[in-house]
This record gives sequence, C-alpha cells and structure tokens, in this order.
Amino acid sequence: MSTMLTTNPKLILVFSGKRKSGKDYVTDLIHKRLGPEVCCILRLSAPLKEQYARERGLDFKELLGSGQYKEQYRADMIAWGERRRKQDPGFFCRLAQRSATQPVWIVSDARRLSDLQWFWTEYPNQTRCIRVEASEHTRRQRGWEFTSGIDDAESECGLDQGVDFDWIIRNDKDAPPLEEQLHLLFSLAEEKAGTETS
Ligand SMILES: Nc1ncnc2c1ncn2[C@@H]1O[C@H](COP(=O)(O)OP(=O)(O)OP(=O)(O)O)[C@@H](O)[C@H]1O
Ligand SMILES: C[C@@](O)(CCOP(=O)(O)O)CC(=O)O
Repeated sequence: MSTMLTTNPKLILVFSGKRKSGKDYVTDLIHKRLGPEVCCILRLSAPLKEQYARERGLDFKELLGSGQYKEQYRADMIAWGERRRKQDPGFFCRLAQRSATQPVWIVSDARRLSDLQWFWTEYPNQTRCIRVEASEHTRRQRGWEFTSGIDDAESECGLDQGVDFDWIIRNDKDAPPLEEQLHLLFSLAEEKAGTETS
C-alpha cells in the first residue's frame, strides 16, 4: 500500500530505549524547549494502545501513562501489535504521523528495525536516530523489573544491535545534564525549523 505522506517535515528525531530509560521524559523535555509550533511528539504505541483499549474496554489514557496499569497488558499488546506489523511493518508509523504538521517530529518510542527502516525509507534526509540509555539500577529505581518474555524479546531488544545511532543520551544521575547532552540536537532542530536565535 503506497504511503500518502501528509506533510514534509524538516527533521525527524526517532528515539528508542529500554523500558524506564526515560524516552518520554527526554522527549517531553525537548518538546517543551522547542515548543508545540515547532515540534510534535509521535508515539508509535498510541494508535496501537487506542485500538487495543477499544477492543478490550480498557483505559487508553492509563495505557499511555508511566504507571503499572499498562504493564499488566504489555505482553498481550506486544503480541497484538506484532500480528499487525507482520501484515504491514509500517502500519503504526503511518497512523502516528497522519496528523503531524510541524516541521520537527519527535518519535518517542521506536522499538524495531522496521520502525527505523520506515522513516529512513520515507524520509531519508530528515531522519536521525537517538538512543536513550540508563543503567538497570536507575531503571529499577524508576519502577522497572526484568520480565521474561518482554525484556528478552524484540520489543525491548530489537534495536540492541545493528543500528548506528546519531546520538546516545545517557539518562542517569551521574551523566552530564540532559540540557548539555541535547545542546547540539536543539541547535539542529532550531536550524531545520528556521527558528535559531543568533
Ligand atoms: N532524568 C530524569 N529525572 C527525573 N525523573 C526521570 C528522569 N528520566 C525518567 N524519569 C522518570 O522515570 C519514569 C520513567 O521514565 P519514562 O516514562 O520517560 O521512561 P520510558 O523509557 O518512556 O518508559 P516506558 O518504555 O516504560 O514507557 C517516569 O516517572 C519519569 O518521570
Ligand atoms: C505494545 C507496546 O507498544 C507498548 C509500549 O508501551 P510504552 O512505550 O512502554 O509505554 C510495545 C511494542 O509495540 O512492542
């Protein structure tokens, strides 16, 4: 199925990282800094969770949150999503970008090579890939617990090898401040969006 691209972004920042590494925290920080006129956050999991919640009568907003509610359904959501991706790898990417009109897109939750490949194929000049990293100790402090069948499966490990990330962001207490690590990314986004202040 050919992709009807609704707009032509200047820059697409595709984030990935393990559970509780801080993908949402870091992308929310970037969104606040650049502002809603310049950038929007695309969550590949949002259209998945919306349809999954509708089919099962669950709370969509809770599934989008960072609490324990979504963890009860994670394994089943992963399986549900993988069945859709098997038929059409770009299914959730297309849905997530359908109403994006800002010049800078932040994709907060890529998890598979097929996610990256979709953006590299559709937007080869605009796409940059960023990995958010945090130690297991830090992640546990944020509420993560290793779960067999999830943390050793594609949803969490699909981008562990074979990706030459443009940036690695370390989101631990002993890492440099996020604003410092994100400085060049902010500059690139402001340049691409034509909002840089001299
Ligand atoms: N640098 C930070 N300082 C303070 N709190 C943080 C930081 N990074 C993450 N957190 C907190 O840790 C928790 C997990 O972060 P976040 O939800 O961004 O992780 P995630 O990678 O999106 O996880 P998931 O894949 O489970 O959605 C949140 O409560 C978030 O507010
Ligand atoms: C089902 C899934 O989309 C859940 C993601 O939830 P979250 O980004 O961790 O809040 C993960 C996946 O698609 O493998």
